[in-house]
Amino acid sequence: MASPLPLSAETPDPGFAELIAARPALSLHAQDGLLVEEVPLARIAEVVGTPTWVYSAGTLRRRARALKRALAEAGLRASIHYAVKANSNLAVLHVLAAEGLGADVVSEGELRAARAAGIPASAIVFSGVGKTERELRLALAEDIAQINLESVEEAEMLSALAASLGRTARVALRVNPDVDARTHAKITTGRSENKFGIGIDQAPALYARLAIMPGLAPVGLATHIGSQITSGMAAYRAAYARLAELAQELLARGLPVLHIDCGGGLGIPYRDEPAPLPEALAGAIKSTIGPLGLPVMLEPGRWIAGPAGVLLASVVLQKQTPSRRFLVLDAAMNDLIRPAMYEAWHGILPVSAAAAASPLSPADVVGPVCETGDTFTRGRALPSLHPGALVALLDAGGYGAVMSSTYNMRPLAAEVMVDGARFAVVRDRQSQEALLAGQRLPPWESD
Ligand SMILES: Cc1ncc(COP(=O)(O)O)c(C=O)c1O
Ligand SMILES: N[C@@H](CCCC[NH3+])C(=O)O
Repeated sequence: MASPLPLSAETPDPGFAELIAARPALSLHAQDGLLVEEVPLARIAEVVGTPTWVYSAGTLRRRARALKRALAEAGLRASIHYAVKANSNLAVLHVLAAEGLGADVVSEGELRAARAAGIPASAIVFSGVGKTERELRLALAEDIAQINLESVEEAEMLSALAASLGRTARVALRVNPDVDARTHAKITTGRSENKFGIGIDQAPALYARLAIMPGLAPVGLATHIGSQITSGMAAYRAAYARLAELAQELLARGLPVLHIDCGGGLGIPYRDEPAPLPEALAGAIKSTIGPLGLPVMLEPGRWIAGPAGVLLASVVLQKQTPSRRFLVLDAAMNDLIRPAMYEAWHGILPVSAAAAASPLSPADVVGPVCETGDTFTRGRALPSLHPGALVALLDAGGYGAVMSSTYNMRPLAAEVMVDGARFAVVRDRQSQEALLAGQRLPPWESD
């Protein structure tokens, strides 16, 4: 059984000071309250309104650099392909492109976004279990670095397409190593019963076929065993050791294996989970794939983007029932769906320094959407907060805005990038609101 993302309900909440200390972009100023880098969140709320996603460029850069450093210090020849699905905002992609990161994309939209942000096609990998012909055509036209194949059916489809276009697609074979990453069942991907990849037993024969199929040039192996992995390096080591063994077998048969794509999955401490360090991941790669002497690729998403964002919201009202205190926010499950979808835990901090220092009592923090599941947390120790008070939901930079919807006809929240003492709106809400307000009934039949 995969363990759920949050720790058990008995684990005490980390205090405000601990939550802030673990997140270098956040600080609490006696006058301005909670700051992201040097910008008070209250100022952003004043200018842009709420709910609003707020990203820290500094945190994105720091994390990209920390990952690069860990891989280099382990002596690995490695390239990082940021998993765009975690946060595809163009401003985020621009920051990471400037850090020299490539991209891992899973759709036409993500491929176009990565290119628009200046990521060269030669640094783009296309993953996913169901790429459409249209998407494969685009990938071929752009001549991206690599297409990760997940099935024989997909290999046949791409081979026919590439050959008909007179192109050769560089392909890696995504292998399902059948290891348990011990993460939430909804986001584990490396078990044999999951839809992803090709079984390791079928891989040698298929890889040999790839080498003779028209329009295809196999360049390596890939894997991705799951997301939000915080259970240590054992699952990674097991998966990579299987891949290394397979690579050796293929090389011994004279087949070309130029590199290994190690996927993503490195988890972050949303609450007080043990924080896996990039150094540990680099060590796991070095001890398993290292002896092959091949370059490696990484596809991290959450580890880079997650801690670089908060969701800023206002309290609509505080509602007391005979048994519970509810803080109703203007943010909801349509904005941040992770708690409803995975019972995920996000830190929640009052923005005002005075409120943060007030006495705490249990509160359920909910959104206004008409579903009981629209609950960010239950029984969280929080101060009394009045209508209009601001709160920040932490670690919302990854799988936050990208998973939001307009359910209940709520416009998508704005997005803001902070860089030092400056901030800019990088997606506005007004255009969304105008879109919703501008909808008209089509003419009736009798008009
Ligand atoms: C193929 C692939 N690569 C990379 C990622 C990024 O994962 P994470 O954000 O956990 O690093 C995912 C998502 O789980 C994925 O499916
Ligand atoms: N969306 C998930 C992770 C899935 C990762 C993509 N394969 C989350 O918020 O945790």
